[in-house]
Amino acid sequence: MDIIFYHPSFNSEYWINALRKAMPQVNVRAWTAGDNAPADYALVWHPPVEMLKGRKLKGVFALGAGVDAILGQLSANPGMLADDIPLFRLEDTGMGSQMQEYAVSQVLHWFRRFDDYQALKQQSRWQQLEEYAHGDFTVGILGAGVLGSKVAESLLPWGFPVRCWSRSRKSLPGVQSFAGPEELGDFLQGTRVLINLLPNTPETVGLINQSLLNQLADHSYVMNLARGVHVVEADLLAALESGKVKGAMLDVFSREPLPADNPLWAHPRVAMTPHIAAFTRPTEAIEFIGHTIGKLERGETVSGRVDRVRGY
Ligand SMILES: NC(=O)c1ccc[n+]([C@@H]2O[C@H](COP(=O)([O-])OP(=O)(O)OC[C@H]3O[C@@H](n4cnc5c(N)ncnc54)[C@H](O)[C@@H]3O)[C@@H](O)[C@H]2O)c1
Ligand SMILES: O=C(O)[C@H](O)CO
Repeated sequence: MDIIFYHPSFNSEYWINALRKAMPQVNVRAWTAGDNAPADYALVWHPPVEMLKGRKLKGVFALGAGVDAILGQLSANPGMLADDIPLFRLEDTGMGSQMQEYAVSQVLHWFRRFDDYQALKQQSRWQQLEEYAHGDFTVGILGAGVLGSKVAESLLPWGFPVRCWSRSRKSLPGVQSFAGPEELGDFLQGTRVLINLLPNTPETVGLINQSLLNQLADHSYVMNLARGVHVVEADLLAALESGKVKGAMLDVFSREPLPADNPLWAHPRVAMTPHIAAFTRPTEAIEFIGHTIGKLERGETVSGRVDRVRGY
């Protein structure tokens, strides 16, 4: 069996060695331009079109959870990957716990008013503020999939009401589930902290706009851990200015790196991280890929296959 590997920024040597150690019976090589030798599987992130075009592969693995970039390449380059070649994505593989760390720490930061105390510090003011009540701090998670459900689970022990919104009804203990466009309004009403963990699809682009933000509880918070295209940045800035949104924590942006002249940089109630909420963990990723390839080779059903029409 032959596997080809391509990632624009990962340490290929490290990954190739780890893959060879995990799957000693497999020939693994880093793909380079002009390599047209046969391969059974491709492990890729932002692959050059020529890497995949015309290849007869048993499967392609995206080296991340979000597959919007590769699906965008496919739509821009018809024939880059034959329709009958299954595309897989990474499900959790160490990203769930990272998302939990990020979300819990930020919700607690806001709930304990550390943002307000930091502002008082800037004014050298010693002042104790009224505490928030857990019951007034409902957390609403857009997207209750692999990562969204992990985040929901991690927030419950802290006493916050937690709800989620997804395409179909979810059964997550302790989490109120809302499903489909018809229930989005009910999901938003009373939500104080909005956490976005949706995939980037034609249906979800620009979802977090003025209309949606206006339906949140007053003095709400927005945490975007998914893709920048979900947020209409001008609408978020307007909601921050009006006070409807009290604070934002953004890990992803419409353009990355975020251009220096973007007003989000300077906004006092916007905190930012440079797309670091959850990294692909090599050990867990390679275990998931090896396990999935083994099941594919045995003709067994597998998890993580991307629905190219649905977009995730
Ligand atoms: N910032 C980061 O570092 C980072 C890291 C990993 C993943 N991500 C992002 O997180 C996203 C989610 O990852 P995941 O593994 O949980 O995905 P997933 O496919 O397991 O879950 C997606 C969820 O979104 C819901 N959904 C999709 N389309 C919808 C629609 N139109 N209406 C309502 N709900 C809809 C689905 O029902 C599902 O609950 C990824 O697509 C990626 O963009 C970001
Ligand atoms: O989707 C993912 O896995 C992360 O956002 C890395 O791009």
